[in-house]
Amino acid sequence: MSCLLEVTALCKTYRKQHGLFRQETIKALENISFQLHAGKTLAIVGETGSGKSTLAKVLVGIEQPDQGEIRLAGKVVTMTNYRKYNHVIRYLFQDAERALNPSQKIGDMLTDVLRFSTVLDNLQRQQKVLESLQQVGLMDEHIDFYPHMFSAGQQQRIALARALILDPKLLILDEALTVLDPTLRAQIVNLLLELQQQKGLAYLLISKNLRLVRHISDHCIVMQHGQVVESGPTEQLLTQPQHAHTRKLMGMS
Ligand SMILES: Nc1ncnc2c1ncn2[C@@H]1O[C@H](COP(=O)(O)OP(=O)(O)OP(=O)(O)O)[C@@H](O)[C@H]1O
Repeated sequence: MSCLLEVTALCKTYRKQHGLFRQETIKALENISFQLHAGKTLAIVGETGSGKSTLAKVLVGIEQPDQGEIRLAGKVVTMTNYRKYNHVIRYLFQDAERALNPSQKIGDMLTDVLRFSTVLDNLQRQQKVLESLQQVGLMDEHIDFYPHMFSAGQQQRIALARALILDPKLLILDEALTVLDPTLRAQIVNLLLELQQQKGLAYLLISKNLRLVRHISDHCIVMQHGQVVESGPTEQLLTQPQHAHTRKLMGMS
């Protein structure tokens, strides 16, 4: 199976200024390495502040790593070619409502993504917008709706349509399903699994919800203080956790 994402020895340090003289150094990522294959889901778990979101931000180019290498489909990714690889990796945010512009119709929002990142003409853009709405179970007439006219579950579907419209290979789900109630979450999870089967999409799932991690991920990485403390096939890792921190996350110690 092809390796879609290969991360090697990734490091990221933040510097926080306290008053005039004191500077705090926070090692948010220390020597992180992993691989993710097409069509698979990798979960990143860890307590607050362990570095999960920093990892996601580095992968989508919001933050720049200090050291390490990211390879996508075998090619090294750098900040200078970020625009090229933002087609390949897309980010689904936690709070869909806040991530959507309240004063922009859904159709215009999706068209803007295509206008910014593709060379499609008007007609092709219109077709692509309708296709991506259908893909997530929304209807053609929704192009004229504003975000507030949708339920929380539908807003997450719109965010998903926006993430999928450039036909990415990898979707980062950063606590993206946390705010949904269990019924809506189940619907979106089923949709994500269907899309994964149809399109061979890979997911990087960042979640504190271990039941969800168990349900949808193949492989799991446990982070603590910016380091990977344990990793392995999800089922094995969650049934036989080796590291004390994993057991703590599972409420076993
Ligand atoms: N922009 C920033 N400037 C300074 N420090 C930061 C910044 N972003 C994150 N940090 C620090 O880096 C560390 C890792 O944060 P990060 O948000 O990646 O953790 P997380 O595991 O995603 O936490 P959560 O589950 O709460 O989202 C934390 O100590 C955090 O305070």
